[in-house]
Amino acid sequence: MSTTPVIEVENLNVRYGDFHAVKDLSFQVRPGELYALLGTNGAGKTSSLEVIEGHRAAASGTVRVFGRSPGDRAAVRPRMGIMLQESGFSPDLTVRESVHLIGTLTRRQDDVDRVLGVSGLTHKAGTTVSQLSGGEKRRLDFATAVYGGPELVILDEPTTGLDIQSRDALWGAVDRLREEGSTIVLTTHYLEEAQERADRIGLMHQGRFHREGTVVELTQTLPSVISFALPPGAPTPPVEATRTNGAFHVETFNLQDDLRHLLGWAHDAGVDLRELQAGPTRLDDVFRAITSS
Ligand SMILES: Nc1ncnc2c1ncn2[C@@H]1O[C@H](COP(=O)(O)OP(=O)(O)OP(=O)(O)O)[C@@H](O)[C@H]1O
Repeated sequence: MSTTPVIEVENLNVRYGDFHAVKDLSFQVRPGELYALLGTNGAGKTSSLEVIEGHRAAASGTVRVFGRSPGDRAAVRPRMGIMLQESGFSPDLTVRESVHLIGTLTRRQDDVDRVLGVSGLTHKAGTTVSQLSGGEKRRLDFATAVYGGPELVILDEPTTGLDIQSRDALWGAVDRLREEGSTIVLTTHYLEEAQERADRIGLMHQGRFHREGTVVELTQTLPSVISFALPPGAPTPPVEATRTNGAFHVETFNLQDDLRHLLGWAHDAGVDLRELQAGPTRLDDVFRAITSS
Protein backbone atom coordinates (compact mmCIF):
# COMPACT_ATOMS: atom_id res chain seq x y z
CA MET A 1 0.00 0.00 0.00
CA SER A 2 1.24 3.51 -0.83
CA THR A 3 2.47 5.57 2.10
CA THR A 4 1.90 8.91 0.33
CA PRO A 5 -0.68 10.78 2.44
CA VAL A 6 -4.22 10.78 1.06
CA ILE A 7 -4.75 14.24 2.56
CA GLU A 8 -2.06 16.82 3.33
CA VAL A 9 -3.06 20.04 5.07
CA GLU A 10 -0.37 22.64 5.69
CA ASN A 11 -0.93 25.89 7.55
CA LEU A 12 -4.55 26.09 6.48
CA ASN A 13 -6.41 29.29 7.31
CA VAL A 14 -10.13 29.87 6.68
CA ARG A 15 -11.72 33.26 7.15
CA TYR A 16 -15.29 34.49 7.00
CA GLY A 17 -14.83 38.23 6.52
CA ASP A 18 -13.01 39.41 9.65
CA PHE A 19 -13.65 36.15 11.50
CA HIS A 20 -10.66 33.78 11.55
CA ALA A 21 -12.32 30.34 11.75
CA VAL A 22 -9.35 28.01 11.06
CA LYS A 23 -5.85 29.02 12.18
CA ASP A 24 -2.70 27.48 10.74
CA LEU A 25 -4.04 23.94 10.74
CA SER A 26 -1.61 21.22 9.61
CA PHE A 27 -2.21 17.48 9.50
CA GLN A 28 -1.95 14.46 7.23
CA VAL A 29 -4.22 11.48 6.71
CA ARG A 30 -2.48 8.27 5.71
CA PRO A 31 -3.82 5.63 3.34
CA GLY A 32 -6.27 3.24 5.00
CA GLU A 33 -6.51 5.05 8.32
CA LEU A 34 -9.57 6.37 10.10
CA TYR A 35 -8.75 9.92 11.13
CA ALA A 36 -11.15 11.70 13.46
CA LEU A 37 -11.28 15.48 13.49
CA LEU A 38 -12.90 16.27 16.82
CA GLY A 39 -13.64 19.50 18.58
CA THR A 40 -15.98 21.90 20.24
CA ASN A 41 -18.92 23.51 18.45
CA GLY A 42 -17.57 26.11 16.04
CA ALA A 43 -13.99 24.78 16.31
CA GLY A 44 -13.59 24.86 12.54
CA LYS A 45 -13.96 21.18 11.63
CA THR A 46 -16.58 21.59 8.91
CA SER A 47 -14.80 24.67 7.52
CA SER A 48 -11.59 22.60 7.20
CA LEU A 49 -13.42 19.68 5.63
CA GLU A 50 -15.10 22.01 3.15
CA VAL A 51 -11.70 23.10 1.87
CA ILE A 52 -10.59 19.46 1.60
CA GLU A 53 -13.81 18.65 -0.26
CA GLY A 54 -13.23 21.51 -2.70
CA HIS A 55 -16.35 23.34 -1.52
CA ARG A 56 -14.56 26.31 0.03
CA ALA A 57 -11.44 28.32 -0.79
CA ALA A 58 -8.71 28.66 1.84
CA ALA A 59 -7.59 32.13 2.90
CA SER A 60 -4.06 30.71 2.87
CA GLY A 61 -2.22 27.43 3.23
CA THR A 62 -1.98 24.30 1.14
CA VAL A 63 -4.36 21.37 0.89
CA ARG A 64 -3.63 18.31 -1.23
CA VAL A 65 -5.94 15.35 -1.74
CA PHE A 66 -4.33 12.39 -3.52
CA GLY A 67 -1.49 14.81 -4.23
CA ARG A 68 -3.79 17.23 -6.08
CA SER A 69 -5.52 20.46 -5.33
CA PRO A 70 -9.14 19.84 -4.23
CA GLY A 71 -10.03 22.35 -6.95
CA ASP A 72 -8.95 19.76 -9.51
CA ARG A 73 -12.41 18.25 -9.33
CA ALA A 74 -12.16 15.98 -12.35
CA ALA A 75 -9.21 14.16 -10.76
CA VAL A 76 -10.23 14.24 -7.09
CA ARG A 77 -14.02 14.06 -6.90
CA PRO A 78 -14.51 10.55 -8.36
CA ARG A 79 -12.11 9.19 -5.70
CA MET A 80 -13.88 10.88 -2.75
CA GLY A 81 -17.28 10.19 -1.15
CA ILE A 82 -18.72 12.91 1.05
CA MET A 83 -21.42 12.79 3.71
CA LEU A 84 -22.21 16.40 4.52
CA GLN A 85 -23.92 17.52 7.72
CA GLU A 86 -26.91 18.51 5.60
CA SER A 87 -27.41 17.71 1.97
CA GLY A 88 -30.02 18.96 -0.42
CA PHE A 89 -31.89 16.13 -2.03
CA SER A 90 -34.84 16.94 -4.22
CA PRO A 91 -37.92 16.25 -2.04
CA ASP A 92 -39.90 14.81 -4.94
CA LEU A 93 -37.40 12.14 -5.94
CA THR A 94 -37.66 8.67 -4.45
CA VAL A 95 -34.80 7.21 -2.44
CA ARG A 96 -33.84 4.94 -5.33
CA GLU A 97 -33.89 7.84 -7.81
CA SER A 98 -31.78 9.98 -5.43
CA VAL A 99 -29.13 7.29 -5.01
CA HIS A 100 -29.09 6.66 -8.76
CA LEU A 101 -28.74 10.39 -9.51
CA ILE A 102 -25.95 10.96 -7.00
CA GLY A 103 -24.26 7.77 -8.17
CA THR A 104 -24.23 9.08 -11.73
CA LEU A 105 -22.74 12.37 -10.57
CA THR A 106 -19.89 10.61 -8.71
CA ARG A 107 -18.91 8.81 -11.94
CA ARG A 108 -18.26 5.71 -9.85
CA GLN A 109 -19.78 2.34 -10.70
CA ASP A 110 -22.08 0.56 -8.25
CA ASP A 111 -25.35 -1.28 -7.92
CA VAL A 112 -28.12 0.94 -6.51
CA ASP A 113 -29.70 -2.03 -4.69
CA ARG A 114 -26.39 -2.86 -2.99
CA VAL A 115 -26.02 0.73 -1.81
CA LEU A 116 -29.62 0.81 -0.55
CA GLY A 117 -28.87 -2.45 1.31
CA VAL A 118 -25.71 -1.25 3.09
CA SER A 119 -27.45 1.99 4.01
CA GLY A 120 -30.52 0.25 5.46
CA LEU A 121 -32.87 1.85 2.92
CA THR A 122 -34.08 -1.10 0.86
CA HIS A 123 -37.56 -0.90 2.40
CA LYS A 124 -37.73 2.84 1.60
CA ALA A 125 -36.55 2.59 -2.03
CA GLY A 126 -39.87 3.84 -3.43
CA THR A 127 -40.49 6.54 -0.79
CA THR A 128 -39.98 10.18 -1.73
CA VAL A 129 -37.33 12.15 0.14
CA SER A 130 -40.01 14.47 1.56
CA GLN A 131 -41.52 11.48 3.40
CA LEU A 132 -38.31 10.29 5.07
CA SER A 133 -37.65 10.69 8.78
CA GLY A 134 -34.55 12.61 9.92
CA GLY A 135 -32.60 9.40 10.56
CA GLU A 136 -33.62 7.96 7.17
CA LYS A 137 -32.41 11.14 5.43
CA ARG A 138 -29.11 10.66 7.26
CA ARG A 139 -28.91 7.12 5.88
CA LEU A 140 -29.53 8.53 2.40
CA ASP A 141 -26.64 10.96 2.95
CA PHE A 142 -24.50 7.98 3.88
CA ALA A 143 -25.61 6.06 0.79
CA THR A 144 -24.37 8.84 -1.48
CA ALA A 145 -21.00 8.92 0.30
CA VAL A 146 -20.31 5.21 -0.07
CA TYR A 147 -21.66 4.79 -3.60
CA GLY A 148 -18.99 3.03 -5.64
CA GLY A 149 -16.73 2.35 -2.61
CA PRO A 150 -14.57 5.50 -2.95
CA GLU A 151 -10.92 5.47 -1.84
CA LEU A 152 -11.56 8.38 0.53
CA VAL A 153 -14.80 8.82 2.49
CA ILE A 154 -15.48 11.98 4.49
CA LEU A 155 -18.16 11.59 7.15
CA ASP A 156 -19.27 14.83 8.82
CA GLU A 157 -21.19 13.83 11.98
CA PRO A 158 -22.55 10.68 10.31
CA THR A 159 -24.44 9.23 13.26
CA THR A 160 -26.22 12.35 14.52
CA GLY A 161 -29.92 11.54 14.73
CA LEU A 162 -29.46 7.81 14.14
CA ASP A 163 -30.86 5.21 16.53
CA ILE A 164 -28.48 2.61 17.96
CA GLN A 165 -29.28 -0.06 15.36
CA SER A 166 -28.71 2.39 12.50
CA ARG A 167 -25.43 3.46 14.08
CA ASP A 168 -24.24 -0.11 14.37
CA ALA A 169 -25.23 -0.73 10.74
CA LEU A 170 -23.41 2.40 9.59
CA TRP A 171 -20.23 1.45 11.45
CA GLY A 172 -20.50 -2.06 10.02
CA ALA A 173 -20.58 -0.54 6.52
CA VAL A 174 -17.60 1.68 7.37
CA ASP A 175 -15.68 -1.38 8.64
CA ARG A 176 -16.30 -3.11 5.30
CA LEU A 177 -15.10 -0.05 3.37
CA ARG A 178 -11.94 -0.06 5.47
CA GLU A 179 -11.38 -3.74 4.81
CA GLU A 180 -11.45 -2.84 1.13
CA GLY A 181 -8.79 -0.19 1.75
CA SER A 182 -10.80 3.04 1.95
CA THR A 183 -9.44 5.94 4.02
CA ILE A 184 -11.99 7.57 6.33
CA VAL A 185 -12.11 11.07 7.77
CA LEU A 186 -14.69 11.50 10.48
CA THR A 187 -16.09 14.31 12.59
CA THR A 188 -18.38 13.44 15.46
CA HIS A 189 -19.50 14.73 18.84
CA TYR A 190 -19.94 11.11 20.02
CA LEU A 191 -16.45 10.79 21.42
CA GLU A 192 -16.86 7.13 22.30
CA GLU A 193 -17.24 6.39 18.57
CA ALA A 194 -13.90 8.05 17.86
CA GLN A 195 -12.30 6.44 20.91
CA GLU A 196 -13.36 3.01 19.69
CA ARG A 197 -12.56 3.41 16.00
CA ALA A 198 -10.09 6.15 15.17
CA ASP A 199 -6.46 5.33 14.35
CA ARG A 200 -5.56 8.94 15.02
CA ILE A 201 -7.40 11.97 16.32
CA GLY A 202 -6.95 15.71 15.91
CA LEU A 203 -8.58 17.72 18.69
CA MET A 204 -9.64 21.22 17.62
CA HIS A 205 -10.74 24.17 19.70
CA GLN A 206 -11.28 27.73 18.48
CA GLY A 207 -9.76 27.12 15.06
CA ARG A 208 -6.59 25.38 16.24
CA PHE A 209 -5.29 21.90 16.91
CA HIS A 210 -4.77 21.40 20.64
CA ARG A 211 -3.68 17.76 20.47
CA GLU A 212 -3.09 15.14 17.82
CA GLY A 213 -2.29 11.46 18.23
CA THR A 214 -3.66 7.97 18.78
CA VAL A 215 -6.28 7.44 21.48
CA VAL A 216 -3.58 6.03 23.77
CA GLU A 217 -1.27 8.99 23.15
CA LEU A 218 -4.08 11.43 23.94
CA THR A 219 -5.49 9.67 26.98
CA GLN A 220 -2.14 8.89 28.63
CA THR A 221 -1.62 12.63 29.14
CA LEU A 222 -4.24 12.45 31.91
CA PRO A 223 -4.39 10.15 34.97
CA SER A 224 -6.71 7.15 35.27
CA VAL A 225 -9.18 7.09 38.16
CA ILE A 226 -9.97 4.50 40.84
CA SER A 227 -13.06 5.17 42.96
CA PHE A 228 -14.62 3.20 45.80
CA ALA A 229 -16.51 3.55 49.08
CA LEU A 230 -15.77 1.87 52.41
CA PRO A 231 -18.10 0.35 55.00
CA PRO A 232 -18.55 2.26 58.28
CA GLY A 233 -15.63 1.84 60.68
CA ALA A 234 -13.18 0.67 58.00
CA PRO A 235 -9.53 1.74 58.46
CA THR A 236 -8.10 4.52 56.31
CA PRO A 237 -6.88 3.15 52.96
CA PRO A 238 -3.14 3.52 52.18
CA VAL A 239 -3.67 5.69 49.09
CA GLU A 240 -3.69 9.39 48.32
CA ALA A 241 -7.34 10.04 47.63
CA THR A 242 -9.88 12.84 47.50
CA ARG A 243 -13.31 12.26 49.09
CA THR A 244 -16.68 13.35 47.78
CA ASN A 245 -19.95 12.20 49.35
CA GLY A 246 -18.12 9.42 51.16
CA ALA A 247 -16.54 8.03 47.97
CA PHE A 248 -12.75 7.88 47.55
CA HIS A 249 -11.18 8.95 44.24
CA VAL A 250 -7.59 8.10 43.39
CA GLU A 251 -5.93 9.63 40.34
CA THR A 252 -3.03 7.60 39.02
CA PHE A 253 -0.67 7.24 36.08
CA ASN A 254 0.06 3.73 37.30
CA LEU A 255 -3.38 2.12 37.34
CA GLN A 256 -2.34 -1.54 37.57
CA ASP A 257 0.14 -1.14 40.44
CA ASP A 258 -2.10 1.17 42.48
CA LEU A 259 -5.10 -1.08 42.00
CA ARG A 260 -3.08 -4.15 43.00
CA HIS A 261 -1.85 -2.31 46.10
CA LEU A 262 -5.38 -1.23 47.08
CA LEU A 263 -6.89 -4.69 46.53
CA GLY A 264 -4.03 -6.26 48.53
CA TRP A 265 -4.70 -3.89 51.43
CA ALA A 266 -8.46 -4.54 51.30
CA HIS A 267 -7.86 -8.29 51.32
CA ASP A 268 -5.42 -8.16 54.24
CA ALA A 269 -7.65 -5.78 56.24
CA GLY A 270 -10.81 -7.80 55.45
CA VAL A 271 -12.44 -4.67 54.02
CA ASP A 272 -15.06 -4.68 51.30
CA LEU A 273 -14.35 -2.06 48.61
CA ARG A 274 -17.85 -0.96 47.70
CA GLU A 275 -18.84 0.40 44.28
CA LEU A 276 -15.28 -0.16 43.11
CA GLN A 277 -14.57 1.29 39.68
CA ALA A 278 -11.26 1.66 37.89
CA GLY A 279 -10.82 2.93 34.40
CA PRO A 280 -8.42 4.54 32.00
CA THR A 281 -8.95 8.14 31.02
CA ARG A 282 -11.62 8.62 28.42
CA LEU A 283 -11.41 10.91 25.44
CA ASP A 284 -14.18 12.99 27.07
CA ASP A 285 -11.76 13.84 29.89
CA VAL A 286 -9.02 14.91 27.47
CA PHE A 287 -11.59 17.00 25.65
CA ARG A 288 -12.77 18.67 28.86
CA ALA A 289 -9.16 19.33 29.85
CA ILE A 290 -8.31 21.18 26.62
CA THR A 291 -11.50 23.19 26.51
CA SER A 292 -11.22 24.33 30.12
CA SER A 293 -7.53 25.29 29.87
N1 LIG B 1 -20.59 30.90 6.20
C1 LIG B 1 -20.11 31.37 7.35
N2 LIG B 1 -20.06 32.70 7.59
C2 LIG B 1 -19.57 33.19 8.75
N3 LIG B 1 -19.09 32.42 9.76
C3 LIG B 1 -19.13 31.09 9.57
C4 LIG B 1 -19.64 30.49 8.36
N4 LIG B 1 -19.53 29.15 8.47
C5 LIG B 1 -19.01 28.91 9.69
N5 LIG B 1 -18.77 30.07 10.34
C6 LIG B 1 -18.17 30.21 11.68
O1 LIG B 1 -16.90 29.60 11.66
C7 LIG B 1 -16.66 28.88 12.86
C8 LIG B 1 -16.32 27.44 12.54
O2 LIG B 1 -17.49 26.82 12.04
P1 LIG B 1 -17.49 25.28 11.62
O3 LIG B 1 -18.83 24.98 11.06
O4 LIG B 1 -16.31 25.01 10.77
O5 LIG B 1 -17.30 24.60 13.04
P2 LIG B 1 -17.45 23.08 13.48
O6 LIG B 1 -16.21 22.73 14.21
O7 LIG B 1 -17.79 22.21 12.32
O8 LIG B 1 -18.66 23.19 14.48
P3 LIG B 1 -19.86 22.19 14.91
O9 LIG B 1 -19.23 21.11 15.72
O10 LIG B 1 -20.72 23.09 15.72
O11 LIG B 1 -20.51 21.69 13.66
C9 LIG B 1 -17.91 29.04 13.72
O12 LIG B 1 -17.68 30.07 14.66
C10 LIG B 1 -18.98 29.46 12.73
O13 LIG B 1 -19.93 30.31 13.34
